Order: sequence, then structure tokens, then C-alpha cells
Amino acid sequence: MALRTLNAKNAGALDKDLMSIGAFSLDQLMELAGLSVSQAVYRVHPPSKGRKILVACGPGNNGGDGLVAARHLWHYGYQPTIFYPKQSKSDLYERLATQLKNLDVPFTEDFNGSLKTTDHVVDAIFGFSFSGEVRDPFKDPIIAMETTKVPVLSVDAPSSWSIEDGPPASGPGAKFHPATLISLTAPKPLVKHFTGTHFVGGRFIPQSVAEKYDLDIPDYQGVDQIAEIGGTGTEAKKEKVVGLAERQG
Ligand SMILES: NC(=O)C1=CN([C@@H]2O[C@H](COP(=O)(O)OP(=O)(O)OC[C@H]3O[C@@H](n4cnc5c(N)ncnc54)[C@H](O)[C@@H]3O)[C@@H](O)[C@H]2O)[C@@H](O)CC1
Ligand SMILES: [K+]
Repeated sequence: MALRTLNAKNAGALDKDLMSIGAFSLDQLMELAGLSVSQAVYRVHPPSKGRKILVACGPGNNGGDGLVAARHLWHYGYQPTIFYPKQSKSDLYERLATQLKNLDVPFTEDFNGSLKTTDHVVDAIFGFSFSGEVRDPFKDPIIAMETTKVPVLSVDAPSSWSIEDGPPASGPGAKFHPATLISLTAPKPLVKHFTGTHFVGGRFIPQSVAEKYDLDIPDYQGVDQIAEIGGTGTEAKKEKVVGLAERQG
């Protein structure tokens, strides 16, 4: 059963509700979101498969999720490296970066160079507030992620995808298909274009908020902060398979 989706406008409104009537702080939501991301990485790429994780962080809260996830990954025994070219000067981001520096987690300016010695990439560049054509300094990393053999896990959205319509028709991101996606709170409409492994995380939604936004709370198991969602992207998979069959004629 595919879960009902949350569009970009409602995702922003839901965040505002969670931080007002929901009485959550952004720090708490980001901590829970980043924890979910770290659990999804552990699920698809346990340390035995390779410990070097390159975490690409954008300038907004999607990037914040990446900084939080990197800290949890370090504690799990991974060796994260952070690519965070546009560092936010706000107090929260300064603290997240300091927490990583206190663990001697390296920060790199060279995404493509770091990619060569990486086992897995976390794409925390853009989430639901992305719009338009990708601007520097994020063009190169997104182009590199389109062609790399290194598996990529994207946070909330494959960066450069429109939340509603998925990958851009051309330009950076048009051929970006990450192996794994973790949607926070709820899948976004773009999941109909996504055919990889899909998790939902961000286990903090009260039933009242789920009802207000017409959402399904995933069937989280035990103490898990993530739930794997089958079924989404099957439309795209079917199209893909049909396309293949037609081509093979
Ligand atoms: N929904 C939730 O419950 C939660 C959401 N969080 C995260 O917050 C994200 C949304 O965060 P934000 O609203 O800060 O925005 P994003 O982090 O999605 O990114 C927007 C940033 O990227 C820049 N940007 C937008 N379009 C661009 C382009 N074409 N080229 C270059 N830069 C561009 C903008 O200047 C903005 O600073 C979500 O996707 C999710 O990952 C979590 O932090 C907290 C919990
Ligand atoms: K992302």
C-alpha cells in the first residue's frame, strides 16, 4: 500500500505546526530526522560493507539532517567526511558543526576527490525547499552523484528533484537516481518517480497532525526510527519494466 504523500507547501506548514502547537523545537525535529537517516544508512550499508561515508550537506535544514546523521554514524563506528560548502552561521548549525569537529570528523571542500575513497554517500543537499536550476557550489556534487558507482542515500528528496514532479528534464540531476531514499515524516509526491529502496523516518507525528494533513503514520516496528515502505515507485517500476519489454519487443 503506498502511503499518502505530503506536498512541499504542506510539508512546510506541518513543520510549523510541529514547532508551535506540537511544542517541538527545530533542534529536536532535526535530531530525530538525522537519527532516522543514520538508521537507514545502517540498514542498507552496515559498517561491514565499508565505513567511509561522505555526507553532502546543503545550506538549509536538509543539510542539518545530514550533520546530525553524520554524528550518529560516527558513534556507530563509521568514518564520515562532511562536504558542507555553505555553512549556516546560525547557532544551531554552529553547534552541529562543533559537535562533529569535537569528534575529529573531517570537513572537505573537494566532493569529487573525496568520492574516490568513499563507500557510501548521504545526499543531504536539498529537501522540500529546493526550486529552480541547481546553483553552484552544488552543481558538481549532483552531477557526480548522477554517474558515480558509489551508492547514494538521499534525505527527504533526491537533491535537485522537484518535490512534485521528480527529476529535472535536463541539466544537473536529470539522471540522478539514488539507490535509497528516506522520506521524513511522510513521502513527498516525487516518490512516484523513485524506484529504489524507500524508508520513512521522523517518528514524531501525533495522530491528530497525521489526520490534519491526511497522512498515514508508517507501521514502525519496535524501537525502529524508520519503516521500509514497499509499493511506492511501483508505477515508475512498472513503466520501467513495460518500457524495457517494449524495447525488447
Ligand atoms: N519535515 C520534517 O519533519 C523535518 C524537515 N527537516 C528537513 O528540512 C528540510 C527543508 O529544509 P529547508 O526548508 O531549510 O530547505 P532545504 O534544506 O530543502 O534547502 C533549501 C536551501 O537550499 C537553497 N536552494 C533552494 N533551491 C536552490 C537551487 N536551485 N540551487 C541552490 N540552492 C538552492 C535555499 O537557499 C535554501 O537555503 C526537509 O527537506 C527536511 O530534510 C528536518 O530538519 C526537520 C524535520
Ligand atoms: K536531499
